[in-house]
Parts: sequence; structure tokens; C-alpha cells
Amino acid sequence: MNVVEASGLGKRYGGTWALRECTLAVPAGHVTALVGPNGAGKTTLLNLAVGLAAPSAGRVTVLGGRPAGSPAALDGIAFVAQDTPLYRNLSVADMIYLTRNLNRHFDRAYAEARLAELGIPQKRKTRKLSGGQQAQVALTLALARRPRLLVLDEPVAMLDPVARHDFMDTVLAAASADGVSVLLSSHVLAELERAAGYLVLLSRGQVRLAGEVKGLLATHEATSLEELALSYLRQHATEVAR
Ligand SMILES: Nc1ncnc2c1ncn2[C@@H]1O[C@H](COP(=O)(O)OP(=O)(O)OP(=O)(O)O)[C@@H](O)[C@H]1O
Repeated sequence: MNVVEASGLGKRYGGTWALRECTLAVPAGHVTALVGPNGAGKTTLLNLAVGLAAPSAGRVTVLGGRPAGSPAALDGIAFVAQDTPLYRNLSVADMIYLTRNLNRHFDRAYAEARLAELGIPQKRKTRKLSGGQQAQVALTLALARRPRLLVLDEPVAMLDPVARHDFMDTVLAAASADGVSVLLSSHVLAELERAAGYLVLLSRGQVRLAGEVKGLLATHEATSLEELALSYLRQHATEVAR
């Protein structure tokens, strides 16, 4: 089963296509990494998948329904946007209260236990937390919604190496122990290496490579996801320049 399916999907801003002719399937029960240079169209694709943007062309389904038109699909998706979306003037406890009231399946016990484990005080205003702690709070709130699909846009960009590692451990545990499907964009290829089973490589608004990481490494005779992505993007950049 696929959690996201796109067919001829495109998004245009004015005269510029941010995403073009995107056809792909994101499989259930895996971590799928969305990789590509700045401006490649990663955020655009994620926004289309979660219903925050409407397609200019083609179609996308998520958890079997149209993103914006299907309450069942929206209920099953947790999305953490690029800029760690917490209300800065609210405390962590307030964020839990707010999220709980907006979500039917919110697991408060899980959220509180996880924040205690991380040593994040519930009384503290979110603006006073470190970048890593803010990212962990956003991830905890997302996971406590008990989603079937977790969508993360650049979740580890602001984190130090240890915080990155811990964050990705949590994401991996959610995928392997709880069967949550994960779609995440990141520039931190080393962290994706151990997490991602599937890869989607975007460049200049188009999907250049998509599939199971193991298969792609074998086909392209690469030893790591980092090597595969870098060599493919460099080669493609040269082809475009010619
Ligand atoms: N709201 C918008 N209005 C106009 N152009 C936009 C808008 N959002 C994105 N774009 C353009 O679409 C293209 C793709 O942007 P997008 O944010 O999806 O890239 P990205 O791969 O997420 O980049 P980054 O790695 O830098 O976050 C870029 O050229 C960007 O300038």
C-alpha cells in the first residue's frame, strides 16, 4: 500500500513551476527521504501532500483520499513544518492542551511521558527552549496524535549532531515499532543513511530518482545514499548546463 500517490503533479507560482510532472508513490510502513538542492521543490511537494497547497496540474492522494477534501486522511496525517511551528508565547503544557483539544486521538500520557524523558519542563514557554528542544516538542506533539503518516519538512536542520541522532532515533522507533509511515525532507544525508528505506530525489522541480534505497545503490553502484545523491545531482547539473 502507498501512503502518498502523485500523478503528473505540478505546482506553479506565477510563471515558474516549483514542481512539475511529479509521478511517484510513497510506500506505507517505511521512512522515505525527500532529498534535493535548495529550491528543488521539496517543501512544495510536502505542502501539496498535506493539503496546504492546491495543485496547478495533476493529482495527489494521501492515505487513499484527496489531502484537503478528506477528513479521514487529514486525521491520519501529522505534519511538522520547516520552522518548528510552536506558539512562542505558550508554555509546553499549553501546547499540549491546545493540540489535545484539536485532535481526537491525542495521546496525552505518551506526550507527557516523552517530554519528561527528554527533561523538557512543561511550564517553560516554548520560545525559551533550545532549537533542539523545540524540535523535540513539535515531534512529540505530532507523534502523540497517533498518525498513520508523519510528514517532516527539514526536521533536523537546526539541531546539533547529538540532537539530530536522538531525533532520528525517535522517528525510526515510530516507524519500526508503531508502523508509522514517514516522509521527510532533509539536507543531512548522513542522518538519512541509517533511517531511510526509500529515496525520492528532486531537482529543479522534477523527480530525478525514486525507489528503494538498497535497489538504487545496487543499480547505481554507489556505496552510500550520500554518494548516490551527490553524484546523481552533480551529473544532472552538468547535463542541464550542457
Ligand atoms: N509561495 C511561493 N511563491 C512563489 N514561489 C515559491 C513559493 N514557494 C516556493 N516557491 C518557489 O518554488 C521553488 C521550490 O521551492 P521549495 O520551497 O519547494 O524548495 P525546497 O526544495 O523546499 O528548498 P529548500 O531546500 O531551500 O527549503 C523555488 O524556486 C521557490 O522560490
